[in-house]
Amino acid sequence: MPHLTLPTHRLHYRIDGDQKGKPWLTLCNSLGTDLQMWDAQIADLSGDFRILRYDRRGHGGSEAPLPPYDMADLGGDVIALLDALAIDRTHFCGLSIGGLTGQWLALHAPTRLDRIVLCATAARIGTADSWAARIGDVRASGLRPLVPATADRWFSPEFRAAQPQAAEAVLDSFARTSVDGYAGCCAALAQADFRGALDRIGHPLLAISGDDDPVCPPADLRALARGVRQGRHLSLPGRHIVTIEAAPPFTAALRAFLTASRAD
Ligand SMILES: O=C(O)CCC(=O)CC(=O)O
Repeated sequence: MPHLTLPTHRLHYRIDGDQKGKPWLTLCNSLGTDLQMWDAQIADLSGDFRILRYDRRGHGGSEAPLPPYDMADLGGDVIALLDALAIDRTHFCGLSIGGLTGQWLALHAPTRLDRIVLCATAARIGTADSWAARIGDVRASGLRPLVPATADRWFSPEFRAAQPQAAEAVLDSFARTSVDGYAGCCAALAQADFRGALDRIGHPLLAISGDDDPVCPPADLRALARGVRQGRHLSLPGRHIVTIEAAPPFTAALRAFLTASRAD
């Protein structure tokens, strides 16, 4: 289990498809998940890309420094990983808070990113009050009581009936997330708002929604695609964790968008 040791915490990361000469692709998970949420994509993409995945601070195998965090902290962790691994430039794909991390990087470290795929995210997710309430809930009772409502936001009943193990694996990682890590990231979400800055993002960008995502509905992803300079939008069947619920079409769309860059 490779880790990067930073002054305040250690970050767990993993590289797949480590073939020299292939372009890098960095995958950035959502709130309350770990890097295994991308397992369905790895087998299909590791022949074409060197794939960097990592656990956000306080998630999975990464330590939780003292909360609260902000988007500069979360984006800074990605830059620290890229620097440590001598990755000058990478494609980037992030879901939800991972998509906000991608927007922060596009604005603050634009030369480090190539093509960007933002899934189930928005330029602004929730409100300061809704994140304060979420922090209050997890501080009071931990994450486990939030599992049923989270399951309902993340996956359709049809998917959970058809692939219960896939849904349970992700929800288990949610229940295991540290309270400090989760609450710290909720604080970052409470502040993150890129609505006034999207027109400064010039990278080719694909925004992918889940048709029935109650957290970041298709209109949010359409607005992202319209707000940046070179955006397009695609919607796939599923709720918030569309990368898992619609894994085959999602992976196909990701590959098509990223490999198109080679012909540009
Ligand atoms: O999923 C994220 O990264 C942030 C939005 C969120 O918390 C989704 C949910 O409501 O569980």
